[in-house]
Amino acid sequence: MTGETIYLTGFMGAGKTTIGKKLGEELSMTVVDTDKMIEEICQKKISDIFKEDGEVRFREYESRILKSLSLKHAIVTTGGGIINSQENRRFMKENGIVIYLHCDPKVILRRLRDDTTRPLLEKNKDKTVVNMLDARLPYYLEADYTVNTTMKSVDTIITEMTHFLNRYSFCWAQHK
Ligand SMILES: Nc1ncnc2c1ncn2[C@@H]1O[C@H](COP(=O)(O)OP(=O)(O)OP(=O)(O)O)[C@@H](O)[C@H]1O
Ligand SMILES: O=C(O)C1=C[C@@H](O)[C@@H](O)[C@H](O)C1
Ligand SMILES: [Mg+2]
Repeated sequence: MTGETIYLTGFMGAGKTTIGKKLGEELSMTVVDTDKMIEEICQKKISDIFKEDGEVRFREYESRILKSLSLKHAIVTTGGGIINSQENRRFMKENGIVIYLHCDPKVILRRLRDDTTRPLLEKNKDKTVVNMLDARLPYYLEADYTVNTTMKSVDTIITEMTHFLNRYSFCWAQHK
């Protein structure tokens, strides 16, 4: 690998945290999860941050944490809404490689059916997932690479990603 930071983006339930952890093991890279960092720093769960501080404040914490990470050879698994900020999108592109994990809304809903930890999915889960993904899709697609995770096992996704990263680092080395 190039020593660059890999940013994983995607909708809630696309598997950023799950895939990031496995990819980190596979490539011996440090993995940092922005949601987990926010929870650690604030000493409270994301759902409580949304309730007590509000979403606007949460987005401020998220952007601040993203920009405070000065990592080399690391994977950053991001919160699903990090791409709503143009500044965050530009920061990730300038500081590493952005990989978007796409997932069909039906599969997202299946994965998160019983989940109660995502405050934005507390009401009208079905409609919210479809509408929110639709609105965010152009931002997600600004990524350097897209992996469709729909109906794929974690191992298959990791294989696809490592193939891409190997090709990418070969091209990168040639242009150095
Ligand atoms: N490829 C997959 N196949 C089946 N289940 C998966 C897959 N990837 C993730 N999951 C499951 O989906 C759920 C959500 O995954 P995960 O927490 O990694 O999503 P996320 O993208 O990090 O979401 P968020 O943006 O809310 O942090 C978990 O229960 C996880 O085990
Ligand atoms: O998609 C989103 O806006 C979110 C995704 C999660 O990762 C958390 O960052 C939070 O629940 C908000
Ligand atoms: Mg996550």
